[in-house]
Amino acid sequence: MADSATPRAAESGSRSSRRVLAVACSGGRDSTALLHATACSARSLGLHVVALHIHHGLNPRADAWLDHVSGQVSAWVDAGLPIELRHERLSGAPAAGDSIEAWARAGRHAALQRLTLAAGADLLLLAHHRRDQAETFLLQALRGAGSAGLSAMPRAQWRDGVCWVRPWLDRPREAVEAYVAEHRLTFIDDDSNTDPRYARNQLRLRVWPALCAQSPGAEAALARAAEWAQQATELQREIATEDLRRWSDATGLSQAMLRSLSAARATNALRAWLHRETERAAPASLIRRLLVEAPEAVIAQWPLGDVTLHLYRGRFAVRPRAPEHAEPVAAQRVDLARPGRHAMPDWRGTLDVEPVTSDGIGLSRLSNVELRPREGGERFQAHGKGVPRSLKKCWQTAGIPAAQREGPLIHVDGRLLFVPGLGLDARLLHADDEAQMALRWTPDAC
Ligand SMILES: Nc1ncnc2c1ncn2[C@@H]1O[C@H](COP(=O)(O)OP(=O)(O)OP(=O)(O)O)[C@@H](O)[C@H]1O
Repeated sequence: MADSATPRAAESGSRSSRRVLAVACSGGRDSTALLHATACSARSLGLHVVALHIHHGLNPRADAWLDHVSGQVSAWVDAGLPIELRHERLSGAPAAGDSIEAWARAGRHAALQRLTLAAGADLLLLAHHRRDQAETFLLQALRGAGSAGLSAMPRAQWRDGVCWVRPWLDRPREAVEAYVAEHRLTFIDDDSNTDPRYARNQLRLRVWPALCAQSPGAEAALARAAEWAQQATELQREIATEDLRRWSDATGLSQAMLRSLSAARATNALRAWLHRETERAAPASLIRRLLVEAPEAVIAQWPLGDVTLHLYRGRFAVRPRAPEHAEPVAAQRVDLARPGRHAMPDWRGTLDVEPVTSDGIGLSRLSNVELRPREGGERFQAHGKGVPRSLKKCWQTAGIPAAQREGPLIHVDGRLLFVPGLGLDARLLHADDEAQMALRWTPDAC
């Protein structure tokens, strides 16, 4: 995504021994102030500051912004501040229908992370202040967010070797404005900050003035509410970790958890487990469904994006979803009278024909077998002394979950001979001297 990341101003001191601090600077008012304040402190602390600027390639004035930041950094170098500038120009563009803001944010974050590490720093400062925090809280609340969303922005967060820090998160916006005025700093006025197509701008332009007029302490109060949400989120995480240690293992999550914990606590654990299994947040609608449908269900499954949540024998497990485009496979006749592996791509698996000394089927009977999908109503007899039972019952008795009941049902002379996972029907087992075969079905890996 980068076209360059070169220092644009010189700095003094040995590169290898110095301690480096990165500051993300858009050139706007807040990050200009933070960069200046950081560089001034760095001088007395013996630190070196690397200003990072990301050129999104979206605004026609973006080249001018980079030039502005570059000129400012050069002037500060001349004034003796220990600072240099590195920048990266994002390439590519958001895909049709994607949010421009989300694309720019993701590209900027990745670039800031890369540049920080390349500069030899592990601390990256961002200039968000208390008003930004209050706005974020409000926007999340208007989206109906839960405590994680209402937590807004963390003060410090490690991500892949870089600690992203917002040192001014408690600072009122007016304090930042006062700093800029005091030091006569010049900054870029990004015209997209007044574009009413963006929700945050609408909030800034229309809602915020009215809110402050009505409640002058709104900024502080909302930022405080975000802090409470952060604490609540942390508590939820701790409880989920404890509950999942007790109720889940490598085979899945226990259904009994849903009956044992309070609804709120079960929801919390279920969400955390689904997030761990799928690496994304589960939809609230699914969680609501599970709380109603899952506690007493015996065998069930729920679609979840490109995977499926299965419940079988009291445990939940997440499995890859069978491809939706998979057409039902038509019945077909084949010759299996040859020991070895028979690949069956239409059925997404392989059938092994293996010689056995007892309980097999005569080889010659396999020369003209029919592979059929399940039609319903089939009956199967697992043992010589048993009785034929419905396939569904046989699968349940054998502990084979619905998702694993795949592969062809093999018929010979119109009678069911073999069921994947269950084996050969005892009624058709061989009794003469002819070579006997067992069959084994192995599904392809997903
Ligand atoms: N293009 C960019 N390059 C480097 N850092 C950026 C860039 N855009 C944003 N940041 C960082 O993220 C913070 C928050 O971004 P936001 O979009 O709210 O800021 P801004 O309005 O562009 O500028 P500022 O916060 O400087 O007034 C900035 O303060 C800055 O630290």
